[in-house]
Amino acid sequence: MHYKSTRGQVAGIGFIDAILMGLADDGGLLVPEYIPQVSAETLKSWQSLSYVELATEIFSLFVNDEIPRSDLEKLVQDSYGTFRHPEVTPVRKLRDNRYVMELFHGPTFAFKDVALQFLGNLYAYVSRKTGSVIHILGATSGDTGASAIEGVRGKEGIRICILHPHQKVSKVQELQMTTVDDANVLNLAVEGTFDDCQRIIKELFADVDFKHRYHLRAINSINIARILAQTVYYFYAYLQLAKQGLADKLNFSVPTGNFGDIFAGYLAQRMGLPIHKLILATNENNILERFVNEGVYQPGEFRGTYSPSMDIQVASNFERYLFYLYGENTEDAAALMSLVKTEGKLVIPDDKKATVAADFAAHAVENDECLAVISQYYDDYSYLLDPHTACGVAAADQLTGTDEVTVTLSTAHPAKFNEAIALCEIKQSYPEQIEALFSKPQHLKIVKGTNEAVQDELVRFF
Ligand SMILES: N[C@@H](CCOP(=O)(O)O)C(=O)O
Repeated sequence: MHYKSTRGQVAGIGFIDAILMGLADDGGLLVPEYIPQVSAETLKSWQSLSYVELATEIFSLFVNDEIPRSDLEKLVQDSYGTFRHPEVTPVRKLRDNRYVMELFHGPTFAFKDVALQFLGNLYAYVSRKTGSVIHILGATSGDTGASAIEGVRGKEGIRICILHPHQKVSKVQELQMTTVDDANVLNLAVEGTFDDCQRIIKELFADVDFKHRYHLRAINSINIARILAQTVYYFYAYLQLAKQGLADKLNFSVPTGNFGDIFAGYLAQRMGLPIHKLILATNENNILERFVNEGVYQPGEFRGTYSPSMDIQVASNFERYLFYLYGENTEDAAALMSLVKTEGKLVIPDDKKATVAADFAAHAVENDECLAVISQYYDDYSYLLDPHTACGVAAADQLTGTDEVTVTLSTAHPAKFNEAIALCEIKQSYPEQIEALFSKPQHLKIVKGTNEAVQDELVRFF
């Protein structure tokens, strides 16, 4: 398998180089040169596989022989051996036809661990094998940062710098990142929003001289490894429900801000996974919902919500979807993305709107609705949803037909977002790993939201 850019100037690169490149050197995003197909027979033969075995099968479609099978098996085993649940991403029933897939049993209690435990180990492996310098630069609205840090803290040959928007992540998210005292970790609290953090890192990655001089590597979902690892749990959930005869009309409802997690579902579907509906759930930062329902992609005003990890206006994976929407036409994808920069928006024609409507259904959840859903599911079904998952469940409740089964991706543990849970007058107890964070000293530096300010810190650190 080789990888190519959505903007057409980078092609024919292998898996390891794609991982190391992160953002394509032409400013686009890397995608596989073709989408591997999984037949109905293969899918059936995967039914009895464990999560680790399934992940190994799926990764091997994208890695080829660049990583020997035995090394790949060990990487996968090590990555999911850190999860607290033997099934890694168990599927639980909430009520009739409604399920959640719990993606929060990894070290930092968020779905990001599923891909970032793997990517952290992969970086360490590549660094050992090829002697590559791994200097990670990432941006977070709260979950990716902690998870990426956890994936590489203390690892030899790797340094990591994470930008988060100062005081715009939850208290637990902030503590998870900033109480880490390993010398290879730097936390920058940026005065601005997550979009500022993401813009800065994307511009620094797009400065190819700077990127190469400082060996910058990506852990955000611009890195194709993130997307590939996240496709696995769609297959896993499908197979668990298929065994029970519940997968004939199976929907996934996905809370999303950066379009990475739902893009992984889209890719799984294009690989042949029979997904009935992909439901896209946003909070009040609803650019993606407006795109699906109105065909207009236009960043709006930033809104602070109870689900801060989705407080995003500019969704970094959107370009990957545009690329497929326009039949893998690199010129169209590049031209449309540049319209967002020059005109502040892009509008798609009616035929494309129809395709988007066939690919996704979407619902934007307001702050009050999010809290109401948390309270309702706690009172009626004794299940405590985190506010991001609550957005997914709200969208599922709006958009699921009576003859359909819907799995909502439960992206984080509620203990990470007690600000919202407390407003619902629910008292939760913290897992001991989270409780322990409150007594540890924090390490972070507050910086201005400019490329120069961040660049200065990076030059000192790397
Ligand atoms: N919601 C994310 C934002 C970054 O997204 P990513 O999927 O590109 O890493 C977060 O919690 O940091």
